[in-house]
Amino acid sequence: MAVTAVAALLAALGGALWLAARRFVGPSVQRLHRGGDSGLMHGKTVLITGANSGLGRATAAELLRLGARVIMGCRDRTRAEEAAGQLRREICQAGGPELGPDSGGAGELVVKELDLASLRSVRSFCQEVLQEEPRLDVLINNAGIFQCPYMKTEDGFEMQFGVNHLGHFLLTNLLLGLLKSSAPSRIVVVTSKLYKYGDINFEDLNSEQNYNKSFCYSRSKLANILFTRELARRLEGTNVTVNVLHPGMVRTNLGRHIHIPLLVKPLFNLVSWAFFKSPLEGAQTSIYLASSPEVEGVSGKYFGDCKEEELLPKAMDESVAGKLWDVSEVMVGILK
Ligand SMILES: NC(=O)C1=CN([C@@H]2O[C@H](COP(=O)(O)OP(=O)(O)OC[C@H]3O[C@@H](n4cnc5c(N)ncnc54)[C@H](OP(=O)(O)O)[C@@H]3O)[C@@H](O)[C@H]2O)C=CC1
Ligand SMILES: CC1=C(/C=C/C(C)=C/C=C/C(C)=C/C=O)C(C)(C)CCC1
Repeated sequence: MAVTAVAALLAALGGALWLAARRFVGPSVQRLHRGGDSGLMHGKTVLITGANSGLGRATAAELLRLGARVIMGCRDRTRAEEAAGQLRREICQAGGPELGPDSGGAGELVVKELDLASLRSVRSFCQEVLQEEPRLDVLINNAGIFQCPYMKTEDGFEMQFGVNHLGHFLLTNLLLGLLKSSAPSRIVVVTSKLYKYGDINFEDLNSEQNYNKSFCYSRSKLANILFTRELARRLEGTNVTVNVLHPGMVRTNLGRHIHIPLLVKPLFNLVSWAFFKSPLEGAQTSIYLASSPEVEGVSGKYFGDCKEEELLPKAMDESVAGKLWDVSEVMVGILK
């Protein structure tokens, strides 16, 4: 009995040590921009959806530090103002450059309400942006929802497809004129490697016949890639580029709809601490695509860890991408 207990304790200790070693010795994405780059985004306006949490928040922090005017498109004003306040304090406490448009150092943060589960909200958000912003240099379609129970958006779309694909589809289309008049400009789309398990089943895009939450997330992330590739084709010659990235596995609030028994949660936390990237590590490819001179003029490509990666054939199917574009135009009501 005692021998078994000691063996179990040793195994647990060994496991914990191994996880810790993996965390600290394992590969991590190098942070791209340090002090010297602090003016890289000065004079540029960046719009990030879902900027109050996780990857969006980390991307906003870094682009702010690099001098950008960052518009945080968020569905909950209170949560967004709270995040913006924290970001401003973090930059000041880190002894970073002074905040504000005339400081010549860090940029400024602007919070605007945007609920991607409501086409009405997307339209009024874009109207506000078009009225108030003379330019838009970078649009980052980052917000996302993961494996929620079956829910519909205000307009009756399955929630994951509605928020992750259709809301961003309308947003991007309504802001394209401003992006073109601000060219050279960039669009950055956040997808997931889980796109591999999705398919665009045109006969049931609202999942009314059958709802599988994993499949629907994967389908929405495949749609992000097909959208990027079709848009890149349509934007040829405009000096507006669009690229898509996967961030890897990152410790964020994305797993909020996954219910894990209270007793097992510490184990999951340990595993995520050991194996998942931090939000700042996960945000590196978004920051890279938004700001690096290395990707000037590059369009229609898929990135991970700041490097181009190969896509499965289903994500490069031009006829599916074209059909998805046409169907999406009808769904969001922008068909001319
Ligand atoms: N974390 C990971 O391991 C991975 C993440 N990704 C992708 O990264 C992106 C960012 O997710 P991550 O930072 O991890 O997750 P978080 O849950 O931390 O952030 C998601 C953001 O999206 C916002 N959001 C959700 N629904 C809406 C909506 N209807 N309208 C506007 N904003 C909305 C959330 O707002 P609120 O806080 O108000 O809910 C939040 O700001 C997603 O597109 C996700 O698919 C891809 C692969 C792996
Ligand atoms: C941190 C953490 C969680 C978060 C999970 C996340 C962040 C899931 C990410 C999903 C991925 C990889 C999506 C890919 O597109 C759980 C499971 C709720 C349990 C408690 C610890």
